[in-house]
Amino acid sequence: MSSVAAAPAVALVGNPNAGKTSLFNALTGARQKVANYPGVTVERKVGVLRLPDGSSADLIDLPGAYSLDPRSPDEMVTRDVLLGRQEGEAEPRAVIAVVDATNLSNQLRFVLELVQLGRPVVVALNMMDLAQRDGLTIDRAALERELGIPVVETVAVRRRGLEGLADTVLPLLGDAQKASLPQLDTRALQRRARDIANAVVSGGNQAGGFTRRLDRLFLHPLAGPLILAAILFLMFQAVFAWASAPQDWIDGGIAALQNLTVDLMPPGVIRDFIIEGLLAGVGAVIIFLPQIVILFAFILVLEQSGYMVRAAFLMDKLMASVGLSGRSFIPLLSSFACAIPGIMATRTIADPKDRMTTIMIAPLMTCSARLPVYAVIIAAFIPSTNVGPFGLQGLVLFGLYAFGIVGALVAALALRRTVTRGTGTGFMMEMPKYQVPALRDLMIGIWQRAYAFLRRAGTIILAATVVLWLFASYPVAPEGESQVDYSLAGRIGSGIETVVSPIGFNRDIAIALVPAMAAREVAVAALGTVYAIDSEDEEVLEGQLASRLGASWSLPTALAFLAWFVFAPQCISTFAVTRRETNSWRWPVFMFAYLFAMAYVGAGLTYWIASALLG
Ligand SMILES: Nc1nc2c(ncn2[C@@H]2O[C@H](COP(=O)(O)OP(=O)(O)OP(=O)(O)O)[C@@H](O)[C@H]2O)c(=O)[nH]1
Ligand SMILES: [Mg+2]
Repeated sequence: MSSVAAAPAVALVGNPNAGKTSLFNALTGARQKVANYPGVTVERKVGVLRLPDGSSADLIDLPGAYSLDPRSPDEMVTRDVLLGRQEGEAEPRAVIAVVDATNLSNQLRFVLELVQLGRPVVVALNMMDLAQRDGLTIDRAALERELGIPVVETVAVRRRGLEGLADTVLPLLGDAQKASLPQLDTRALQRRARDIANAVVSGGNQAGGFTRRLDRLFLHPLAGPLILAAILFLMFQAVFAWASAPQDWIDGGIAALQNLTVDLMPPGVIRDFIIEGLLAGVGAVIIFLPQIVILFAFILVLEQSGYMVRAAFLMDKLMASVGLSGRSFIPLLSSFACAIPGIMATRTIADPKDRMTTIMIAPLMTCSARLPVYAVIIAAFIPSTNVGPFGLQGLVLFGLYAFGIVGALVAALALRRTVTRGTGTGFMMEMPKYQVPALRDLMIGIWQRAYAFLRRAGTIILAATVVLWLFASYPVAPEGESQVDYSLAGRIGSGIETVVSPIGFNRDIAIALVPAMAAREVAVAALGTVYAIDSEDEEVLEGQLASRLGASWSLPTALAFLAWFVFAPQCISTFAVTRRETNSWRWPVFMFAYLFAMAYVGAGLTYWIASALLG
């Protein structure tokens, strides 16, 4: 046993969006996700808080909550940690109550509740910069007196007040003394909170003036939806228009590496693998890095500016019409990055059936792993022309995202009438204040996304491609026969083809579908590898995948392939996280079954209709 006592724990607690995680990151050097909407943090995270005497404490970042009486699974975590019910974890020795200074009258109630717990509490009066912007004056000394606990002014995003906070926390840790506050019921607490806020806050006729003015435009019944549509439109146009130059550089770089490999290495298995597996396979995925970066830059700006919740509000009517609550919007929106954080974000949804419905449809939101698949098919089959002022490729991409959303709405409607019967509750979400996104946060966010994409390419996508390359390269075909036809992968693919040929899929798609269960992007890598193995000459593979596809697939097949990827649950990780979050096998199995059924029917319909129309 260690003789060193465990570090004391300090918990960051407060209403959603008050800036807890921003403080956590600033105090510990962590890079947890921060965004301008309630419900970003859904799990507890621990970091090291250095104290002025050289000792340290475990700082715990918690999901936002409105009280100790949890309404949703994420708020339960907050209560359990605070009350020491978290398994294997001691009660926090002290609490930092994070308060949005511009919203004292609503947020002080929870602070009083925390004080009543009897644990030492210090208030971090955060967002003081915004309080100033709104013309509010807060009498800090009076607030300390009224609450009977220390109050420190902070601006988490500018790292202001951090030292003061650490200085104030330190003496509390040795302190077994309990704060003395008469136990009040909820009503009385609420009244007391209001009274205190009224006593210490002055000025602020301008309160929220900036935000209110912008909302008059962004939430306007007519202008609001138009602006939202325009923003999304611009986003998809940008994904193609801005990415094409950097994509060409990457493409050229990969082709140069292939040529270099041919020049420098003797023919053999290793050279084949580098050219066909690594460069033609994984390289075909990495080309899409610029598009991923542009997409996320847009999403991050929307999240950080506070616009996201407005979008949720605008979509609420539509959501309600299929039985979803506005609460589902943010988890669904997060699923545009990846279904996994999206499904985890459903922990903010109080109603279990609401939550289950949202989990079930989250994989229909177009995650970023589909982007390479969509983009390679679009590049191969959709001409880069303009329709009026809009690029056709961007329009098609927009359409694919829209298809996923429509599919999700239809699925929600069906689920709400059957397995998760019920109706959604109305829109209940606090509107955050508008902010100019902090450049640093933006850069960190983009970097994290780019890194995650490249890491996937270097691990799971690489691994799946290696296996596929082996299967497609052996046994070695005799002279004059097609290597892929003769290989194990080719034979397995032919078997699968019988199942998927009715929906227009060819043998090469059949080969790609199985490894793509590991990650959707593998479909692109697999096609790149298969065509590279089958190609006659080894030189200059630049732009090859798109042109190979364009030459060997019919347009109906390509469209069916796109439709398949709109719906198909090609992702083992989604299965695993659904299993964990629903704590059952039934739900993930159900999810995969209904999504595969939708994919099969969707691809089939697309193929038949396209074939009929195109003669
Ligand atoms: N202007 C200003 N913005 C801040 C400050 N602290 C945090 N923010 C912003 O407020 C938003 C919410 O910050 P988070 O740290 O994610 O808030 P949280 O309390 O962890 O939110 P949940 O995890 O959803 O409960 C982000 O957009 C931050 O950039 C501050 O002191 N001043
Ligand atoms: Mg947080």
